Amino acid sequence: MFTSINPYSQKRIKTYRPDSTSAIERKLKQADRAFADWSALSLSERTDYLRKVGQYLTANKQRYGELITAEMGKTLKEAVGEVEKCAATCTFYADHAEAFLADQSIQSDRTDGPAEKSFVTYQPLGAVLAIMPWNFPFWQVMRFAIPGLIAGNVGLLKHAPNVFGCSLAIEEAFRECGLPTGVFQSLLVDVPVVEELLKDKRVKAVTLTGSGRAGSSVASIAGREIKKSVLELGGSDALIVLADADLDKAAEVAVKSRMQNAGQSCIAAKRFIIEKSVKKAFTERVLHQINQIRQGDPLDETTTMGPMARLDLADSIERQYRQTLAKGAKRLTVGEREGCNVQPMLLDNVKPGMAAFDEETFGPLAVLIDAKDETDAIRLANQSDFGLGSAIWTQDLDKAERLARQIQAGSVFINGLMRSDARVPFGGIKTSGFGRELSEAGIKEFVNMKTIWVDRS
Ligand SMILES: O=CCCC(=O)O
Repeated sequence: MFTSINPYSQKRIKTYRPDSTSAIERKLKQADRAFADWSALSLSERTDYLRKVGQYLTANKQRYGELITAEMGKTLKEAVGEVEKCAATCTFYADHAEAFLADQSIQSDRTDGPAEKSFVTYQPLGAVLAIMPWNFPFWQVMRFAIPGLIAGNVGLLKHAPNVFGCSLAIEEAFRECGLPTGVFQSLLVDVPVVEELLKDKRVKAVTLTGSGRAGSSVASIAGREIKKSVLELGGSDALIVLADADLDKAAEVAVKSRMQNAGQSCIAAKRFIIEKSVKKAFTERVLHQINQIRQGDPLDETTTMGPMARLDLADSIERQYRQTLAKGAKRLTVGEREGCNVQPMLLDNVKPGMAAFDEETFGPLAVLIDAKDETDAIRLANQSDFGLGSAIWTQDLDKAERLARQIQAGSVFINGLMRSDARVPFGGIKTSGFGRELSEAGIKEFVNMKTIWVDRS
């Protein structure tokens, strides 16, 4: 049985019975059957459905927001914002899918071949298994599902057990909008079943957002089965502050980036790397921002940071904090903890070799790292196994663009908040994964890019 527990009250919300073998088989059959009909619809018929899903999410954002908050603890404001982002992404893809998936004709000068014409067409693959985490329980799912379904695929969701209510709610949203049975289904299963699903011929591809360990395991099975995979894994994003940065703005955004969602975001600014000459001034501003954070009941609108999602996650961040302190970092905040409620923490003098530098920290822990100059800052930013997002703060935009090219990451935000946005590709390099979500790149991950070459008969 799976039990979801409210992280703030520690009260049981609901217990879910795992899907039986026969229920899983029924869902796989349904997915297979649904694919035939769904993929045969025109693109505009599918986009109409997804536009409707966007409207449905907007109409139900309060109810779904409350469910997200109950299951994983983010503030209601953050939760409602998450549902709104999903709705906006439905509209984005409904507006742009036709252009993204239009046949692409290949110009030929006919000097090196006889092709009368040739073009590329984009066709869906079938059932895609989505293995998704609890930290953005609607957004992580929908940013795969919206483009994936519009492209003509069908979705099978294996969500994190602590947010199974969200998993069923997303399925409900698709159902209520009239999507045919089997186009999007939620599977209430645990990790061991994933291997069986990936081996099943009816599952054509997999997308996973989660830990490096889960990614490595899923990618190896997918590799063995010769199935396409997209992995969006962890990050230890650097936020570089150079001497000429707007320090007020940089500190405000740095703390927001690190502490939003109680620090549980793959693309949070996890390492603040600061040029020495402005370190003191920046640190004062960061502390000021941290002092503005109001913890408490995530349903209360004055609360700006909710609890962490589970006790074991709070244990992990506490371990990393203590290990980093033990290696010589300096504590700048009190950093107390009561159950899942973890106070924002700030550590100074953090260096390579310390847990908070080397590992991904998934909780409200910000760390300050000294850089001698911009070259040193880039070196430190790149001294990580991860390569998801990053940020640079400087008023010299030419310099920022030059340095951005030197950062080993899937994205660099200059003077702004690291974030995912439907209009731009999202994903990482190194152990942060491979493949891209969102934008045109995201909708093209799970399609057969088919070449059609026409010779004169
Ligand atoms: O946890 C990673 C995703 C965060 C986001 O998309 O903003």
